Amino acid sequence: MSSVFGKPRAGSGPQSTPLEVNLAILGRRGAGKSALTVKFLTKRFISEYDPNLEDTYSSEETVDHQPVHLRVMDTADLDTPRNCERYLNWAHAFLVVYSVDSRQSFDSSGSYLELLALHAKETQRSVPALLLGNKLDMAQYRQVTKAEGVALAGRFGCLFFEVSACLDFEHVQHVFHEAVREARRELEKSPLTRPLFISEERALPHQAPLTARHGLASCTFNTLSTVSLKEMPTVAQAKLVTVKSSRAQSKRKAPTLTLLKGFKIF
Ligand SMILES: Nc1nc2c(ncn2[C@@H]2O[C@H](COP(=O)(O)OP(=O)(O)OP(=O)(O)O)[C@@H](O)[C@H]2O)c(=O)[nH]1
Repeated sequence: MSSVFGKPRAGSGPQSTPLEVNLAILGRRGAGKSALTVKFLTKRFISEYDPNLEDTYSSEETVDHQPVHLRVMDTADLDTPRNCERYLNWAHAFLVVYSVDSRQSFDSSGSYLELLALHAKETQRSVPALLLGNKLDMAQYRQVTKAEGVALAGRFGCLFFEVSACLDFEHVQHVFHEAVREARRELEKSPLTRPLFISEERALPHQAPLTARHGLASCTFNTLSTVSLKEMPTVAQAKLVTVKSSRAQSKRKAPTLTLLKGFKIF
């Protein structure tokens, strides 16, 4: 089994194998998931993206002096969560993003948090989530107060941040690194750390009313005990390309982006 999709290790120290962390970014269309992802990976704010493109990026990070091989899935659901298994059983942590100038996106973030809570209950596998109120630079057009964000995060026991993809990089990086810390805490606790890919689709008997209530009708997931589990595909099966970001973009060490499953040129 390729080490890229191998069992994450919780070892520490500069010589240890990098900890492997999968992070999925969820949220309504337009909340700023791609902008935050690209800001974190390249330190740049880019205003236009293909909204239908879903990519997984890979980045070597150092968090608290520990090397981390971080994979970020920038999801592209439409208005509500769809085909969620691709990230529910893959991620070690979630960033749930809404835009402070959009009440609709805030409501959707509540649906995503409900979905994650439901999945955690059904699989008895707790995966940390962080709630992000994005577009803080648009605070004059706020439709969602900070107190509402704090309250929603409190309801689900997750960390909360207000950020902006077009303001300082350090704040965005801090949020992503907090997600890594949360994932690491959970990985150190849990003996079952390997991300699993579930091959069989079978809705739970009591699931329909719950998901329907939260507008998640198209989202099904399974308990670990009743389905066949497969390891995630190896990197050899995924389309892989490495892109070096432009030297002109920054005088600092330019990050190397590894793009899986799709190409995006910055
Ligand atoms: N002012 C401001 N605009 C932002 C910010 N983040 C994203 N945007 C803009 O909001 C729009 C949507 O951003 P995206 O990153 O494409 O949003 P998304 O959540 O990935 O949306 P989908 O790709 O459709 O799922 C784009 O025009 C971005 O430039 C931000 O922090 N501030």
